Amino acid sequence: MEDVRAAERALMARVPDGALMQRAAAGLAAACGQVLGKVYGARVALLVGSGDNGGDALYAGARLARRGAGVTAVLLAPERAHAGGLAALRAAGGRAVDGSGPAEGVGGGAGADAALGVVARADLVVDGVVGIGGKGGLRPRAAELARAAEESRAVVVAVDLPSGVDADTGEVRGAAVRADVTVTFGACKPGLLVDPAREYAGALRFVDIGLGPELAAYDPVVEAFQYADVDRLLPVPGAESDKYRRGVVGVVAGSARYPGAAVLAVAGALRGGAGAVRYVGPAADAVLARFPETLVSAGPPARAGRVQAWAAGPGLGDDGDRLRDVVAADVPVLIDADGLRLADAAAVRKRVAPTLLTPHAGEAAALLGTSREEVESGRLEAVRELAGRYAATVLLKGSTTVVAGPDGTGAVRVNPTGTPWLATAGSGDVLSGLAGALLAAGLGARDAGATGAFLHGLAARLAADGAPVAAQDVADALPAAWRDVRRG
Ligand SMILES: NC(=O)C1=CN([C@@H]2O[C@H](COP(=O)(O)OP(=O)(O)OC[C@H]3O[C@@H](n4cnc5c(N)ncnc54)[C@H](O)[C@@H]3O)[C@@H](O)[C@H]2O)[C@@H](O)CC1
Ligand SMILES: Nc1ncnc2c1ncn2[C@@H]1O[C@H](COP(=O)(O)OP(=O)(O)O)[C@@H](O)[C@H]1O
Ligand SMILES: [K+]
Repeated sequence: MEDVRAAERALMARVPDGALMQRAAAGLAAACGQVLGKVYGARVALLVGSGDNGGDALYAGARLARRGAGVTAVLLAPERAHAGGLAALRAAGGRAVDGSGPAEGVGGGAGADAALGVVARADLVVDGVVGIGGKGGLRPRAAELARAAEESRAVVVAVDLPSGVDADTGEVRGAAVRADVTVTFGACKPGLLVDPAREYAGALRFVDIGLGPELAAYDPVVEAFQYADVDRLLPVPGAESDKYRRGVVGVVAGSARYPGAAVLAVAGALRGGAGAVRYVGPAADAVLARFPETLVSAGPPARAGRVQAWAAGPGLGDDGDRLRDVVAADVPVLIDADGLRLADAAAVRKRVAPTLLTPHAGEAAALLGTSREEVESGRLEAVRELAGRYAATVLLKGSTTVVAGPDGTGAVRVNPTGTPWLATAGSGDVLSGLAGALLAAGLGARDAGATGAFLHGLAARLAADGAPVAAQDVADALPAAWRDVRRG
């Protein structure tokens, strides 16, 4: 968050005192009004910590009180609550109670734990406990109030980010607020885009407080592709194209035991924009039965004929020889699944052409010598670490798919599409073929990974539409996803 803080400091030097907080509070109050529908007569509880995050909540509370809401601030640290915000709230007819804990008694005068009562009766709870100044999970008292908010029927709106989550990494190492909506200011914090924190944030609302020009001086730490970014990268054939110019992708997947992985990887590859798909391996019959347009070859990859990229690994079993050939090739290579286990790290590092590794959390954990849980709780760190170790681009799959470039610099791409229905056997094989075809069509490894993940996630959403899907359905929906992107 250093970049956001520095941009705020720079902007604050240019605008009147308190102007940024007023912009933030106005956006926050407007979002709360929309969530409530009717502000007049609504019961609003503000959870207010000791910093400016609490200040935002208090000023927004004042605006809601002026529109007729009954607003009560629960002050977690009454002596350190934002003085201006508290005065504004009181002037607007709101009130405040001491929320620091039942042992200290109350300022609101309504029994030993008035604060919990205020939260329990609220229609809307505004979480202003901590923002980007927070360290670690919620302290016990704040955690107790957050739990009460979760158990109440109130809608929970987090100010800037759900208190307790890490704004930089998306980690949630202790108790945290579970929000229905998060209203974030100036810049979308990286953590808000990445699980597990993303889960806690609910729906995201962005409020522009004018940081844009100041932030432009900093490179983003993470970025999320939008439709237009993907549209720009899709390899669309021109009038002069032929199948070779569009690119040939080689698929090295499947085994006698897992022929299906080959079929699914080819299914993805055929929808990836390359001109032809070459399959190399023992599942050629199964592949041809489903996709007669595939060029198959029985020998080793090195003798299969020219390709512009390889996608290798799904269902490969223990066939290290086929993988070695691919790693030694001088064209871009995607390595997935069994291939990740078989690949020699030193040989991967030595490659000159781009390499894209596509592990899920379990495979990433095995490569890093850590646990799956550790990878899932800190995806950004895990993907950067792997990319550094292998000097390769890494696409880490999962509930949030993230893509990091080989040199550790540049933003990590966070995929905004997808659905938990995608967690179905073989869907990763489809992604391998798809991203491999994008490499063959000429996209760089980071672009192929991010574009592939975007289309794959979008296809899954279109195919699932609220019901279970199989991996083949995802592959079948890729053309629809493609069209969706091209139409914007
Ligand atoms: N700086 C600016 O220009 C702007 C800042 N804004 C708001 O200000 C926030 C940042 O404010 P601050 O820097 O004052 O910091 P915060 O309000 O995020 O939190 C810092 C305070 O919380 C306490 N704290 C830290 N970790 C805690 C934990 N785990 N449990 C309980 N208390 C904890 C600290 O002791 C400190 O007093 C932003 O998130 C945003 O909401 C907005 O008003 C927009 C403008
Ligand atoms: N909870 C989830 N939410 C969204 N997508 C998920 C979730 N779990 C898995 N996925 C996606 O599903 C695919 C599964 O791939 P993978 O783990 O390689 O499975 P397989 O090896 O069976 O093909 C990946 O694209 C991954 O990002
Ligand atoms: K907050």
